[in-house]
Amino acid sequence: MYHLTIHTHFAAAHNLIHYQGDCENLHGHNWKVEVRVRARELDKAGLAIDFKVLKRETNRILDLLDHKYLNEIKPFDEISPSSENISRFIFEKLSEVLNNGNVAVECITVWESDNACASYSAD
Ligand SMILES: Nc1nc2c(c(=O)[nH]1)N=C([C@H](O)[C@H](O)COP(=O)(O)OP(=O)(O)OP(=O)(O)O)CN2
Ligand SMILES: [Zn+2]
Repeated sequence: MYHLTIHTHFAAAHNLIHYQGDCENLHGHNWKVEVRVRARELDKAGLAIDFKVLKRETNRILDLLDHKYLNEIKPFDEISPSSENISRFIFEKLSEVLNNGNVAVECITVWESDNACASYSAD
């Protein structure tokens, strides 16, 4: 099995809901996003999936979040825009466009700061 990883980022504002503390107030982060995919086979060029495609499709999803107030965007108008929920959102959106008989999104990790992250994977 091959494993590929890319890093990208987005900036946004949010406030946690059903949370007591500073983070229930409006604030922002520069989230770092790690995308990990797996593939069984390589194409003739020796690629599992072109990093360019991986970055392009990830950034299309992050464009939905970038420079937005997350609490106003579905599904974060109903569920708290925590790093956990953001990682799942990206995982599900990216899986819809990338997963095929060969390639599958394995894990999305979202870093809220240099020392705190949350990940979502299928199992
Ligand atoms: N499990 C989670 N815990 C917290 C999340 C989260 O998404 N998942 N998010 C927050 C807030 O978004 C908050 O902005 C982060 O708070 P904190 O960790 O306190 O960040 P600081 O940069 O202020 O960290 P310091 O170590 O206090 O400098 C909170 N928890
Ligand atoms: Zn926050």
